[in-house]
Amino acid sequence: QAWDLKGKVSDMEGKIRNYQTKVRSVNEENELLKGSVAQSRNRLSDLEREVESQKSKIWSEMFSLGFEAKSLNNFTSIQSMFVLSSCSGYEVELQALCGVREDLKHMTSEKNFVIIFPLCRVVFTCVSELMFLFVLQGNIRVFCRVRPLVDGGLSSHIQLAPSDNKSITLAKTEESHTGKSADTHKNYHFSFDQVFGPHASQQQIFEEISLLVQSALDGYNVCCFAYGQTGSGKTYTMEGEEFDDSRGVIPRAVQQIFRAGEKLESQGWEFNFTASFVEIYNETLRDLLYTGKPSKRPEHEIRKSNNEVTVTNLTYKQVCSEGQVLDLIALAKQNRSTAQTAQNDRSSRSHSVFQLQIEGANAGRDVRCKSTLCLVDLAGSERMVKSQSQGERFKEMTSINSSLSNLGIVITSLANKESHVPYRNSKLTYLLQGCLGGNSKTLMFVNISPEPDSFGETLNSLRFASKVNDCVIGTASSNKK
Ligand SMILES: Nc1ncnc2c1ncn2[C@@H]1O[C@H](COP(=O)(O)OP(=O)(O)OP(=O)(O)O)[C@@H](O)[C@H]1O
Repeated sequence: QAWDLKGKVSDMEGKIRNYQTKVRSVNEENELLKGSVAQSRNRLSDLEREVESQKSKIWSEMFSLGFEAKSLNNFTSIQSMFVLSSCSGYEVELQALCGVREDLKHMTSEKNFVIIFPLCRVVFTCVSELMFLFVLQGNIRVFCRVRPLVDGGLSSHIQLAPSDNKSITLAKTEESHTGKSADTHKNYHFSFDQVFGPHASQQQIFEEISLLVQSALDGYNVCCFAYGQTGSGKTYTMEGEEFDDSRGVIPRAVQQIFRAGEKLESQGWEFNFTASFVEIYNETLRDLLYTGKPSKRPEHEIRKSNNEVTVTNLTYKQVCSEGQVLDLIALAKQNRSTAQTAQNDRSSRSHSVFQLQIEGANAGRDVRCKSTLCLVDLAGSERMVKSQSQGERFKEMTSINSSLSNLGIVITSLANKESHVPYRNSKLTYLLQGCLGGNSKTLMFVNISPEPDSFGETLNSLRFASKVNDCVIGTASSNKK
């Protein structure tokens, strides 16, 4: 019996030793695991830090885009906002952080607001702060465009900063008359939403405004006008030339509207477009789409009823394709040049106003929108030269000067939220009333000539544009119901 007991004890001891060995190895494993858990924790916090730093990079990118796009605020609407940006380096993080939506159809739905940066790569939903940033801004933008010298390039008195595309400096050197003192140098600095140098192409210009044009289909009244002295490139900017590359804002805008309209039709939208083209010369309206006998040309008056501005006896042409509108533009050009032969160089001294009224309806969603896209080539802004201003010329210059200065007054009154805005003081502002108010989007091109002898006019144009640029009119709102 004692022998049996001894055997059992030694078995037990063996088992205990086995267990002890197992416990030791489990403990060792445990230690190893603890080590790797600690390592994983460290790795995790490294990753968290990395994520945080990526996040703040993205936020700062977003905010810099926000500030960068400050001038795009014109195109804001609230609800949700999507941004297409060129910040390609952050694609993955943005996807993770914000959820990239590849279905760009969302972007055109009425609930969404889209900002498209030139090299579209990424879409991300935006945060309220940024929307707030946008909403705070006004809705008037100013682009400056410098025409090239006849033999290309730029003269030295116009300086464009290579590092930014928003500022322009006019440099003036005044020679000492006596020769005793040193020449004096004076620089005039201006900044705008964009400054385009002499090499900017028509395509580059249009890329910057295509969103503005697009928003006309979204129910916003949109007005884009070119201001500047005669020969500074207003007509080139607005109408351009016939060849594809040199086509200006008007034909490109028409093309965009019809192409985008067609796409929206596949989403249940139906659009009606009505075009008109008017010239304002010496405070008198002339229908540029008139095809009747010259002797029977009717007179026109601007009327306003139910918040809508219309012109009596004006041709309002229903159009349903880009080609039809281009034909009308050609007709308007012909009508303008016919008047020009009778009165030399008249087009420089008249404003031309192209308007495309857009009415859209989406029966499925029970939404309607109504807006006007208004594209204006203003008369030359040069000041009156007293010795040359007699008779008809004096009358022309007076009416141009007063209508252009009234345009400035209207914009300033809107910015100052004055109770009375003197739209009716000139035909131009009266006609543009619907497109210049606080709930529309306005873009002004200030075109400047690079020749040294245009220095005075260039300075005047930039000063005018600068005043306009300082105006914060309000936040645009869509006429969508
Ligand atoms: N960015 C440009 N690049 C090349 N040529 C240009 C540019 N801008 C203007 N031009 C040319 O300069 C000339 C004057 O331009 P444009 O007729 O557009 O001036 P404008 O301001 O409309 O003058 P006006 O008041 O007489 O109508 C034209 O021959 C036009 O082709």
